[in-house]
Amino acid sequence: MKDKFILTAALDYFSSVSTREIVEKLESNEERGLSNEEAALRIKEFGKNTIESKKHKHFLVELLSHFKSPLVLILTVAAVISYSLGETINASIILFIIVVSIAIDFYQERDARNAAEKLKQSVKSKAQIIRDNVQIEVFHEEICLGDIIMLSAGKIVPADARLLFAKDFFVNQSSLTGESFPAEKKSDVTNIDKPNLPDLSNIVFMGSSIISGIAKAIVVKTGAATEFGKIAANLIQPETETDFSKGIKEFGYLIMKVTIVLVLFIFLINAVLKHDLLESFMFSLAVAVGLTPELLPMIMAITMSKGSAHMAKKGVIVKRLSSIPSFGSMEVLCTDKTGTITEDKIHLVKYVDKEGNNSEYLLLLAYLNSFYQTGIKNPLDDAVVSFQKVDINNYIKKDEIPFDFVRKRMSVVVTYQNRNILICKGAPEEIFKSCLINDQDKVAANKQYEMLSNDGFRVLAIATKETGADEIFTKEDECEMELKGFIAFLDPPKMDAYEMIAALNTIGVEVKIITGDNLLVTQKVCEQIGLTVKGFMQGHEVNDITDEALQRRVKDVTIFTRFSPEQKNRIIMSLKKHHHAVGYMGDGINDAPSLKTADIGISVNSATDVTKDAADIILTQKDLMVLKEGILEGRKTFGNTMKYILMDLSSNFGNMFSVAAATMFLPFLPMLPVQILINNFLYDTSQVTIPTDNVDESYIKKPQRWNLKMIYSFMFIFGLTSSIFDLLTFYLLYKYFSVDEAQFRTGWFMESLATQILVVFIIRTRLVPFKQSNPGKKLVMSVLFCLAIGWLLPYLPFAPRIGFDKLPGQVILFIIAIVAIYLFTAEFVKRFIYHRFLKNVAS
Ligand SMILES: Nc1ncnc2c1ncn2[C@@H]1O[C@H](COP(=O)(O)OP(=O)(O)OP(=O)(O)O)[C@@H](O)[C@H]1O
Ligand SMILES: [Mg+2]
Repeated sequence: MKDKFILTAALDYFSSVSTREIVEKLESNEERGLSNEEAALRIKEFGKNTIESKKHKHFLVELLSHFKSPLVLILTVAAVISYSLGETINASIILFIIVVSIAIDFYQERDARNAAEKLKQSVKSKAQIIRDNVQIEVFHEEICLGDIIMLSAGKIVPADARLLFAKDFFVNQSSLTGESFPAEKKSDVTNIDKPNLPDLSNIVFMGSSIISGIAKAIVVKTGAATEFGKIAANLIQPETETDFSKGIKEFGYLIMKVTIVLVLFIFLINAVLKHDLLESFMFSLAVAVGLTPELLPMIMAITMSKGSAHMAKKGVIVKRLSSIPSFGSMEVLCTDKTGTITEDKIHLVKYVDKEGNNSEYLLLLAYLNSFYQTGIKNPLDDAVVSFQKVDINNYIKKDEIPFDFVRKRMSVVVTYQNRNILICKGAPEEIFKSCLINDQDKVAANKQYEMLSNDGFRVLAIATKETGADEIFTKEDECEMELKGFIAFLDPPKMDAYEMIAALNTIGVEVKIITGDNLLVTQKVCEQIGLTVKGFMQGHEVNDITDEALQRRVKDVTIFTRFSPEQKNRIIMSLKKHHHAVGYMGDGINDAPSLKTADIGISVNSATDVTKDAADIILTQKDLMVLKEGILEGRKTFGNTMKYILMDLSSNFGNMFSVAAATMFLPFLPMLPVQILINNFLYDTSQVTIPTDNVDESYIKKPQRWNLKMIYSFMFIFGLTSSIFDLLTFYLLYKYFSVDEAQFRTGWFMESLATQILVVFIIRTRLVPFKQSNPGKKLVMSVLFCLAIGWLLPYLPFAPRIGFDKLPGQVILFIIAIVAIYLFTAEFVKRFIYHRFLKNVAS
């Protein structure tokens, strides 16, 4: 751009000069837009229109970042020490372990992430822009300075832009300015000294949502230079911590504490008793590596990405991977009514005057209101407009006052024979409030309304008022109106809603409805879909009730009616106090806050951008049954991650515990550091396939949740059992078979590897292994493969150089026997734990 000033100019400047000047300086064209070449050049020069500073990391940078993990650092230290001591073989083995671990980690995680990214793309918001004289749709990030954008209701503003033209254009810019009501925007030049953001009435800001109207604008700031970009760090809320992520964190701390204590203990004992500091140090390092659940991040990444791929096939797109386990733990699902539980097509069936007589005039009023309104596409107005064509030639639109969820009504002002008429339609309760109406008429009107609602109709009231010749109308003009009558809609439940409610019931998810509609209609719908109503609550009741009282109340309420977006949000927050994971499903702009607050926000692909943006999960198909599949998939993810954690705690942990005990009694190290590392490496590799494992049918029948009690009991009871067997092995090898050091280590290596790896078949299920529950093929293969390598290792030519020695046949038989007895014992210990401690836990 020739004029460099324009790149750094403040928004005040763009607000205060003519649109012609701006278009000129930005070298754009109001009609034709930028050329595609020019746009490409600008994106190259100024970067993409995104506020994420994270650029796509280079392959190498990403690879190197894996070296930062403490575990790899420990291993590297161990390799260097080994090398400097002249133990080249040991050093090469450790190096090999480092390289292979990083390679596995890197590829698996990269794969998982790429797959997830691709899916996300398919539900990302797009904007309408003009380039080379054609209107096209592009992702927000592809927008550049000088682009001409077309804005309409329901869209998100993609960048800071100056309006060139606007009609009845209202935006919600509360995240930037804090104003809770929609702000009207016009293209006129402003002339305010030192304006604040809300004063810039001809500028729209990135991230605002458009409530009504249409506009054309030119982009003046993109990416980090936008107002949104400047405060993005504060606006992007930290990811709400889910039950699962909290659990994982707790688990991490637990492991860390145990590791520190155990490793220090081992180091001190060794240093004091055996006086070889360096060897003790290496040994402690190896134990630390053995204890670390190094695969956990990878296992989680793979299980979740596999889960999201499965869900995508069924039409469920996961935007935020970490919401998958929450999906599996979801105990309550709150949903709005229209479009989710009911068909997204509503039909107009009645138009009656106050007395309940059919009235063509009422249809005309309704039609004028719906036809001329430019708010977010909504089923009610669609139904009126598509009902029947009405001749409105003599009525010219003058203005409109857009809908909001507090007023629950909207108005259009038309000019007819030189008179201005305001036509307002909305929730009857709200309309009555702003009408001039005597008590007798009010009773009659309420009766009409009730009758229609009782029949299961969705009802709107219509009122009018003759107004002066004002140019601008605001919501204050909606007063002293005259009630004209009602329109009624049929809003039938979706075909599969009944089935869905039943299905969710069988898998332990409770459904609640939170709607802006009234009680009678909602009760009718519940009847039709077979939802048992425990109790109900009305929106206004929420306003003067404390959080504590609300929390007590929500448990026993199934339907919440006449709820505003803020009130919906409060219910979600209260429910979160009771339940481990609360889901919310909705498709309207009014559902966005609740979608964010809930642990799992679910929306549909046809929803507005604002709504989809707030959701974690998007259903791409109309059919509701996919929801059940998604929940089950979430539970599988939960289950497989849990398996890894339980494995790590019980067997791995038990082994390291034995090491600690053994160092006190044995005159030599029970296993050499490098042997421990190999052992741990083989164990880990065998577990890489856990994400592909089958999950028991009975396990996914109930919501899963993080259970610290179970984790602790597994850790102690299993750890102890495996240690007892280890110590028994030590004793017999040392005293009974009187093998030498090398053979002792070989024997223990084989025993500990086999017990550690094979116990996965027992821990992976609560049922009887192989009889009632079969492991996945890949898991069986990886386990057997790693076991075979481990058991063959002592017989390879270089084995003596890493301290292994062949074992006599009878010792091998003894080890096989010990392993078999251990596995049987483990099976009984498992049953004991589930029986004793976890009676109420899902199987
Ligand atoms: N386009 C409209 N014109 C007039 N009034 C409307 C319009 N849309 C909604 N209303 C009124 O506002 C109320 C709340 O809006 P809406 O029903 O969309 O809320 P909701 O919580 O999304 O409900 P639902 O569960 O049915 O989706 C409606 O019951 C209706 O009375
Ligand atoms: Mg809705």
